[in-house]
Amino acid sequence: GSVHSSVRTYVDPHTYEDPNQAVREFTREIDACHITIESVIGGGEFGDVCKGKLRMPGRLEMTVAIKTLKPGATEKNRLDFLTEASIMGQFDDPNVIFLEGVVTKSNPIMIVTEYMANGSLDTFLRNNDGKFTIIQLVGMMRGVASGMKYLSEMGFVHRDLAARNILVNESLVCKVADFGLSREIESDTTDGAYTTTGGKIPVRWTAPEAIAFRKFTSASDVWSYGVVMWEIVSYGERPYYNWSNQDVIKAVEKGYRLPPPMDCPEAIHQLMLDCWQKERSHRPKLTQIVKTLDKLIRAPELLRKLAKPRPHNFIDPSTPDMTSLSSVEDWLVSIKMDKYLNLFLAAGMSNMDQVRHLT
Ligand SMILES: CCCCn1c(-c2ccccc2C)cn2c3c(=O)[nH]c(=O)n(C)c3nc12
Repeated sequence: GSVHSSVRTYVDPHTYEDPNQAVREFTREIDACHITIESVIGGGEFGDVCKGKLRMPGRLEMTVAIKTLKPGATEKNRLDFLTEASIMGQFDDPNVIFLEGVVTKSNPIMIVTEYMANGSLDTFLRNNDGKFTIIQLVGMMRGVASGMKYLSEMGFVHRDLAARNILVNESLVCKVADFGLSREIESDTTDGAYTTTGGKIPVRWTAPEAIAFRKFTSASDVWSYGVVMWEIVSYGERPYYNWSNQDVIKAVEKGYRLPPPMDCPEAIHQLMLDCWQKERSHRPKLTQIVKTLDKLIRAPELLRKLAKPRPHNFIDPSTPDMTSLSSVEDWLVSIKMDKYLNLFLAAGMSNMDQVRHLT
């Protein structure tokens, strides 16, 4: 029989008459005198992000992160700011950032969460380029997938999954954060997709159907998850490099996909490609992604075979005819026939002149 997941369904705060009602229902009010702000660690859309201490009666003092609402913010800013807290307050998962509470009865208004000592994942990776084993990197991917699995089981679509919106704690545990843009799946639309009013879309992380038709589903979150996998293996490289958003959209539409980063296991690049299937029903579910990653972590030998780096004008002086090989390879890749490369080589077809005689 079907296994009923133990999680409750998420309630979209926007369905409340009075959004303050959602805040009261899903968050715990903290008295500002229990909070000590120590330093500013970042900046957000609504104000500073700080590090500090939280002292709750009967509990040990704990280090926290605090989002503050800048003074002079409008009532709409305040409601949008607190909506994120109403969303986070409904979640309880080891790979989703934990909400300690909010300060709404004094100024500045604050959202208080657990403190993640290693900060946002993109910055953390760029500052530690090349320092982790592939098992550690796959462990990070697994954490993000597990958090996203929990959110999708809650019927929640993130819409802005990217390494910049993932936080890392002192034990390298990755947690999904930043619920500002998100919306719940609308139950009445046919495929449970969400149509939005054309908010700013992070193109290089977003699935084609979400860009083209503004349909956001857990399957479009899976597309974004594939890009996060690519960011992790490439230690925070910018997806599609310096291409323009329009070039990204056109290339992806024509079937281009990000190449495996350096030293990327073939099994990991294949999983990325599965997440980037054009047809969203062909993409793996997050439950399946977690299982696949668990299997790879338990059998590390499966990660030994590395994906072939795509030789773009890759001239290796030691093997002079490498240039001809790469052009045969590039030709086969461009017609999606690169799986027959070794047959062409076995038949002695290592340069395009020989291939031309074939036609
Ligand atoms: C991508 C999230 C950006 C805001 N934010 C949050 C956060 C995220 C959502 C709601 C409330 C807060 C305080 C925690 N932390 C942390 C943290 O725990 N540790 C950090 O080092 N940084 C930079 C953080 N930045 C945040």
